[in-house]
Amino acid sequence: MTSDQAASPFADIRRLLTEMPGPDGDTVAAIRARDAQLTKPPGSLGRLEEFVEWLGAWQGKAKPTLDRPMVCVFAGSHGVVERGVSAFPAAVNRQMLDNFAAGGAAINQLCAAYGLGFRVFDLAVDMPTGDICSGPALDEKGCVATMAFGMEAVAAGTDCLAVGEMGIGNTTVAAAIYAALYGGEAEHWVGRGTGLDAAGLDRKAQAVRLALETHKDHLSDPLAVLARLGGREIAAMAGAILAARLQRVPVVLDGYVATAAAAVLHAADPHALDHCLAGHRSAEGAHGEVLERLGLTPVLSLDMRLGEASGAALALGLLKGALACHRDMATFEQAGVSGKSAD
Ligand SMILES: Cc1cc2ncn([C@H]3O[C@H](COP(=O)(O)O)[C@@H](O)[C@H]3O)c2cc1C
Ligand SMILES: O=C(O)c1cccnc1
Repeated sequence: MTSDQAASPFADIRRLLTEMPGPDGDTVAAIRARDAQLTKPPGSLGRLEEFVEWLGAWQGKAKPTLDRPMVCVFAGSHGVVERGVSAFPAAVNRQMLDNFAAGGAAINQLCAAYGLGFRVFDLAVDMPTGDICSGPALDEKGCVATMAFGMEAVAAGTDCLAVGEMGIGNTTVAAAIYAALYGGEAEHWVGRGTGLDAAGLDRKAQAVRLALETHKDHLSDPLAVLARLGGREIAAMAGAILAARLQRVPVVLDGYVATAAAAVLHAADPHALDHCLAGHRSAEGAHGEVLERLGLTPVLSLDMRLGEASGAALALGLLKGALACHRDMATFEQAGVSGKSAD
């Protein structure tokens, strides 16, 4: 490490990226051994079997749990909204925080339906970050402090974390992050978000183009991309995903916006998302391509484009089903069911 890097506000984040634990292979072997005894044809639960192995490998538990799953929604506010890049006004951020608190949002119903814990992180939604077209969203110190705040999401006892967001305008900043990390034209990365019309989509592409031009000399470091083009909820999600890894807590990612936080970590270290599952593929156009670049196969693909961790919460419901089968099914011996005939 050069002395420059050591002095950077990102030095601690870079160090944590070198300290990430790997999956526990012994627990995977134990889970497979039990799976082979359950009253079903081998492999017949398809990816559900893989999900249980994934939970166990990261939790380090041969009997994985989903007793304390936690859905975290990170809320931020974006200066770039002034450029007409969203179909909704920034005032919706505070109003939706009130709605989350009152139990009226989609994510409240999904958490109630599946028995998931729910926490909202208000990252100063009444104080928008800078317009990424004219300057950085956050300075590097602010970015690191916000990542550290996001690390608080991983409370003791949490056995799986779902990350999602609320932040009018944040599909624009996510598109800017992808364009910075992967190249390509702004048009390729922008979608209709909350429901932009054609003129709005043009303004959105123009904003992404301008942002990349403004920051073009500083985009080789993924963490600088996060600070300059992201925002508080994106930085906090990156911190939460990293903290979960360090504590061996598996993570379920939400859609297009949450995946932008993950993509920054992946660009910093290609193994940084080994503990992550993509909850769903969002209807926001380029999400499928991003997931492919990250090597993630989404659990669900339901044409959803809400955010709020809604896709991740649905996937967690499905993980609960997968785990219940693995944990509670009878074995062939217990049930007196005949095993597979000899070939
Ligand atoms: C009422 C309402 C609830 C939402 N919940 C999530 N989002 C989603 O839409 C926003 C991103 O889209 P864009 O970049 O087009 O603004 C984020 O807040 C995201 O979480 C919502 C948006 C609205 C309007
Ligand atoms: O997929 C997402 O994360 C998304 C899509 C549209 C609007 N807000 C979020």
